[in-house]
Amino acid sequence: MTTNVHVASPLIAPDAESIRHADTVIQSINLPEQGIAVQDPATAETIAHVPDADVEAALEAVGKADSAGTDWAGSSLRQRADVLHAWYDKLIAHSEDLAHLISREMGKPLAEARGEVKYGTDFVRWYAEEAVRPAGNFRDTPDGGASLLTRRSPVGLAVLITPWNFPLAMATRKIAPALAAGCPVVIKPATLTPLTTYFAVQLAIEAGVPEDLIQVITTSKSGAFSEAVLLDPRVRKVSFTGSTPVGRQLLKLASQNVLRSSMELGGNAPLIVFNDADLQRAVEGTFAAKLRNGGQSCIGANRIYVQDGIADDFAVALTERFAQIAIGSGLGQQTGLGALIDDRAVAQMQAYTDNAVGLGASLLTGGHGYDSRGNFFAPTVLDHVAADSDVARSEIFGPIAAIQRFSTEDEALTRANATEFGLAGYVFTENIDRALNVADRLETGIVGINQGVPSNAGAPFGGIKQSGLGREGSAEGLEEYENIRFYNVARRTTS
Ligand SMILES: NC(=O)c1ccc[n+]([C@@H]2O[C@H](COP(=O)([O-])OP(=O)(O)OC[C@H]3O[C@@H](n4cnc5c(N)ncnc54)[C@H](O)[C@@H]3O)[C@@H](O)[C@H]2O)c1
Ligand SMILES: N[C@@H](CC=O)C(=O)O
Repeated sequence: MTTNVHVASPLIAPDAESIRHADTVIQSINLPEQGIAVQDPATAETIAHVPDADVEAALEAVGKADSAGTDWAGSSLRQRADVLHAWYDKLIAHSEDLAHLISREMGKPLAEARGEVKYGTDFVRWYAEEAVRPAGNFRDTPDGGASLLTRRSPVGLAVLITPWNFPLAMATRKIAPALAAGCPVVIKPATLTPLTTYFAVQLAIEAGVPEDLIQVITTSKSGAFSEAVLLDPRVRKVSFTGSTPVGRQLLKLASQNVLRSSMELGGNAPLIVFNDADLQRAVEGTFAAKLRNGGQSCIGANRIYVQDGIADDFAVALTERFAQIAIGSGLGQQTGLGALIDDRAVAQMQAYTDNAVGLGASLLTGGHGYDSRGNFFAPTVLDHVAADSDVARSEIFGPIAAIQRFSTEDEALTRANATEFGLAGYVFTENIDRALNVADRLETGIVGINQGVPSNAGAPFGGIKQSGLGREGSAEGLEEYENIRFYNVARRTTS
C-alpha cells in the first residue's frame, strides 16, 4: 500500500548566485540547442540539452578514439603522466565550477559536491603518479633454463559506462587509469547527469589530452549503443558502473568478443553495530554511510543491524541526528540533504516506508515526501524492520535508515551475508579482535571499520558475489586496462 503522504514544510530554496554560477558553467560547455533534456532534480527545470547520439554517431566516435589511440599507446609513460597532471591542475582550478555543476544536475548539496570534486580529482592525480610506475618484472623459470620478462601493454579501446550518482568521480575513476595505461576511451555518462562529464572532458582537452582520445557519447538508446559498440572489433574493454541487471546484460554482450570486463555493480550493504561500540562513533558513521549522497550510493548502509543492548540508545541518537537535517536545493545555503534524482525515487521511498510499517516497523522520523516540484523525501528512520520487508531486501538508494536488531555475532553475520550482493559492509565495535574477525567473515569487497566512508583513490574499490568484477582506484585499478605479457628468454651456460 502506498499512502503518498506529502508535507508542505519549508524546503531551502536555491541560492540565486549559486544558480547563476552553475548556469555560467553550463553555457561554457559546447552543447546543442536540442536533444536530451537535462533537468535540475530540485526544481524540475530543464537546464541544458545534450546530443542524442544514434548508433552511427557512436561508431564514428569509436573510429576517432581508435585512430587517436595508436599514438597514445606509443607515448612515453612520462608524457601520459604529464598530461594527467595538467588535467588534474585544470580540474582543481575549476573546482568550484565543477561543484556547482554537479549540484545543479544531480541535486546533492554543494558541500557534498565539493567532496566529490576532491574525491573525483584524486583519481586523476593518483593515476598521473601511477602512470610512471610500470609493474613489469623479471624472474627465472624454476628449472633455471630460461628467464621470464613480464611486461604490461594497453588493453586497447575501452568503453566506459557510468551512472548518475557521482557524475565526476565515476568518470575519472575510469578515464584516468585508462589514459595512464595507454588506452583511448569512449565514455557514455548517464543521461540524467551528463554535463559534468562533458565539462571535465572539455577541460582535459584544454589541458593537452589529444582531442579525439576521449569521446563522450550521450544517447537515449542505451541498448542499441551497447549492442553496436561492444560488438565492434576495435573495442577491447568494457568498464561499467551501474545496476547488477544491466551489468549482466553487458557481460553477455562482452562475451561475444571476449572483452576484458570490469563491473562495478549494485550493493546491499550490511552495517553492524555491536554492544561494545562507541555510540557516538557508531551514530556518526551510520549517518555518513547512510546519508552520503542522500543515500544514493552503491556502498550506502542498507541493512542496519544493531545488537540488543545498544539498540534503543542507538535508534534515539540516530533519529535525533536525522531529524536535524535541513532539506532543500543542493544549491541552497545550509542544505544538508538535497533532492533525489527523480520522482520515481521519491515514490519508491514512500513505498518502502509503507511496506515496512505495514510489516510492523516503527517510523521514528520522516517517512514522507513534500509538496514541491522537486524530488524530495524526508530523512527517515525505521526501527524493528522485518527481515522480509522490501526495504531490507532491496538496494534502497535513498535516505531511509532501516534498523533490525540482533543478539549474537554469529546471527549478525549470517543475516548480513544472506544476500547475493557483496560490495561493502560496516562494523562498529571497540574490540579490535571482533572488528577484524567480523570483517574477515563479511562477504564483501569493502569493509568500513568504525567509519562510514571507506572510499579512497588509493583503495581497490569493488565487489564480490553479484556486486561485480574487477577493481577501481589504486594500482589494481590500472591493471584493469593492461595486458600482462611475458617473454621467455632461453638461457644456456657460456664460459
Ligand atoms: N559498484 C559501484 O561502484 C557502483 C557505483 C555507482 C552506482 N552503482 C550502482 O548503480 C545503480 C544505480 O545507478 P543507475 O540507476 O544509473 O544504474 P543503471 O544500471 O540503470 O544505469 C547505469 C548506466 O548504464 C546505462 N545503461 C542502462 N542500460 C544500458 C544498456 N543496456 N547498455 C548500455 N548502458 C546502459 C545508463 O544509462 C547509465 O548510464 C545502483 O545499483 C548502484 O549500486 C554501483
Ligand atoms: N559510493 C561509491 C560510488 C557508488 O555509488 C564511491 O564511494 O565511490
